[in-house]
Amino acid sequence: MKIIVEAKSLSKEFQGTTVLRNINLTVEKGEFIAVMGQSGCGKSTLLYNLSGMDRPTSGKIFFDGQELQELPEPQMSSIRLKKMGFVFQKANLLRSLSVRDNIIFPAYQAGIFKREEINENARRWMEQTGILSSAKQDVRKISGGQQQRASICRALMNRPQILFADEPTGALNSSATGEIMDIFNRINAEGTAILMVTHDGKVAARADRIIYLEDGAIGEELILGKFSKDRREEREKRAAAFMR
Ligand SMILES: Nc1ncnc2c1ncn2[C@@H]1O[C@H](COP(=O)(O)OP(=O)(O)OP(=O)(O)O)[C@@H](O)[C@H]1O
Repeated sequence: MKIIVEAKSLSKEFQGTTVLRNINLTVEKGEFIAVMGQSGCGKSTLLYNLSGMDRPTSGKIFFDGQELQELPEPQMSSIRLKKMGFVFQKANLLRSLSVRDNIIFPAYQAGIFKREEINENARRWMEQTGILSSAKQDVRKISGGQQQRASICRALMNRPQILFADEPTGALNSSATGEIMDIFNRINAEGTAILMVTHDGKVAARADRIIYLEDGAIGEELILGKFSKDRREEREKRAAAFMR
């Protein structure tokens, strides 16, 4: 299986305090990993380091076989823009733009696709995530769940190899959470790897693998297998048991 992201002996300190300790982790093509653990255990720091948004104190991160720390910042930014997608707890949409314009913005920045392809990709993602009818709306006038759908569309416009998601459902109610996770499972089934930080055991149960961070190190790992509807209940039970 092709490895997309690999961390080798990754450690991270902030002002002499160790936050990540000797993490070894691989994310394979099409894999869906959830990272869980107590508040402050280093989940977001792990996501930032794996995606090149921050640099490790020691150890190495490889993206698609390329060592990230060796790249100058402009090249790293280009990889983030063109090969990675990001979704955060807050959708962080540009308030002065419509839903559609927010979604197509990074695609124009990346310059990978022609104008017609960008328009078609945006239409397809908005349709798939159920926000096509809101395309022309002011982002301030749509719900939090719809804003998050728009941020997912935006993250997918350059066809990333991996989607990094930091508490993507943290600000949503349970029905919006379920809908967003259905979208994640569909995106993942189409081949995009996902690395998602979450506090929510039910959300984590949608992944193939749950990694549990304990004081900055990988503590336990739970393999859930590929998402399939008939096994969802069983996996949610196992994840809930794992969380106790
Ligand atoms: N830029 C930074 N400078 C200094 N300390 C930091 C920085 N970023 C994170 N930390 C510290 O590193 C530790 C881990 O933070 P991190 O945000 O990765 O944890 P987390 O597991 O994602 O927490 P939460 O679940 O509360 O979001 C915390 O003690 C935090 O204060």
